Amino acid sequence: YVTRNNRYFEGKPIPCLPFEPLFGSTRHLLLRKVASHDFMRSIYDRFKEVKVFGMFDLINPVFVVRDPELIKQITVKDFDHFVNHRPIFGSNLDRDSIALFGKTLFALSDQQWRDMRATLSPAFTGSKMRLMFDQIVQCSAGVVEYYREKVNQSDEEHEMKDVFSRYTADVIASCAFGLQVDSYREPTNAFYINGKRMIDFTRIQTLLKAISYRVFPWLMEKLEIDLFDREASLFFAKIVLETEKTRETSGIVRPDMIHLLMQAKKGLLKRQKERDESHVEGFATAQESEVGMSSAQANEPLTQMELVAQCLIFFLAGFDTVANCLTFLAYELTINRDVQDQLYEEICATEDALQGKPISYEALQHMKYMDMVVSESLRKWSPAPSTDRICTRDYVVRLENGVEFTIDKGAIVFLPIAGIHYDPQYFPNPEKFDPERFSERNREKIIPGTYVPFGIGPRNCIGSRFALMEVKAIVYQLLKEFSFEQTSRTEVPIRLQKGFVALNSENGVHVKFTPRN
Ligand code: HEM
Repeated sequence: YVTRNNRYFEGKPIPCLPFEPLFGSTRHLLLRKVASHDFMRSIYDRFKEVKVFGMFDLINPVFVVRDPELIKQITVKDFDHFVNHRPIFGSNLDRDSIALFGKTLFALSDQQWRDMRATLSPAFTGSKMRLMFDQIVQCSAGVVEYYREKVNQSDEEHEMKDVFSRYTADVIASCAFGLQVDSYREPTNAFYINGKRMIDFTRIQTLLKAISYRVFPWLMEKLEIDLFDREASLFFAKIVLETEKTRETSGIVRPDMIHLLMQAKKGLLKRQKERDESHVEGFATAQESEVGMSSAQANEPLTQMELVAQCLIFFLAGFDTVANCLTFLAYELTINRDVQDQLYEEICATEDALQGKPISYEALQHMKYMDMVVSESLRKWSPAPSTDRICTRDYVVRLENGVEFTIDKGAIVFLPIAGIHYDPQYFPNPEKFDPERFSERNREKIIPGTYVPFGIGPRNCIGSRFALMEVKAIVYQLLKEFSFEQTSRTEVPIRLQKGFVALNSENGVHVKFTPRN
């Protein structure tokens, strides 16, 4: 069973990374000798001349696609062959069961995914983000207030992942679950602790479950084993179900995800025509495809557990990703003082133009340099170092040089995001943090398919607008009040956490907040 795929690449006209039984080509990752970001970069650089090469993820054959044209072909044009991610999260065979991971949009497959994407897509448009923006401002203003008090107590150095994880948890509580939580003043509140627990993939049980899903997916499915921690799932399920009940009985309407999902459950959530201003979008924003734009609703209404699972997606896909994006952005702003100063200038100009009014969604969207800085940070420190697809129908690849081969049904495709983002033919001098790559003049030169922090095609990140709004709002508020300064504990260059975990720093990012006046 373990070696049955070993000869898979032998007849194919593409190179293959060395591999060994069970470990495949990922031994160093599995044994925590390398960070996933560095791993993706190193394998991408291994075969500089080819468009595709093979490797093994444990026992499974993987095609790593290096070529942007082929990436677009697979993820957009011939999407019907590659609709799903790898089946490593469980499925939604029993729509009412408490095994929630398999019910999230990320894990759903085929028609269930198409229906859910079309159902959820109207909840993530610019107009819906605008409705949630006040809650984001409230959370980010709360953070600044908290650190202002801390400065008065002469406590000025902070570990940024901790700072931003708490912010992200408070935003999720407010925007997804309709709760007010203060994870700064109550650092051990149950929402924050259970949220952390939910996404802690370094716990040995979770790691073993993740590996077992890669090696014996059929068995894990049969046993209904959920990657989410059961106790934490129940904690959040209870919140969602109780909130839903209270809102139904008291007629409460609040502009948050629970409300939108309750509407979706009744088939009432419709895509609205966007107002003109919303056309100013972050460069990194992932655009919705026809699948998401389709007005077709699912044949069956959402079940209670499916609704709960979509709220949990904020933890699965939008907690660590956003906190890490912010942590690495803060790191770059701290060590690139010129960039920080230029961004601060734009913040002051925006503040002046607002004439005392609080920051608005539109004003934030119009901050060009902010968008350049965030875009560059997502290039250099992509929170998702790679993404994948599984081939659901045999697919013949024909390259211009006459090379031809088949990606067989069941094989995995990797899109090595971190590798592409550091390829000097697309981003010269890739180690340099240079927001100018994304200036209005320069961004036109970026080749489609080479900048994909939120993925690509119909299966791209549904939450990119939410993520960008959340990131920009806190950067605006914090930098307005404090400058970020390096201390003896700021590690330069930053070291990354090793193992299967997504982008994360090994020793934290320590930064001093110095009040501006
Ligand atoms: C900086 C933060 C984030 C980054 C870098 C990021 C990145 C990604 C990437 C690379 C994918 C896979 C796309 C593909 O395979 O083509 C993805 C999928 C997804 N993301 Fe995000 N994400 C972020 C924040 C969020 C947030 C805040 C949410 C909120 C709900 C979210 C929800 C999702 C969902 C639901 C999917 C699966 C979509 C589907 O399968 O249809 N993400 N994200």
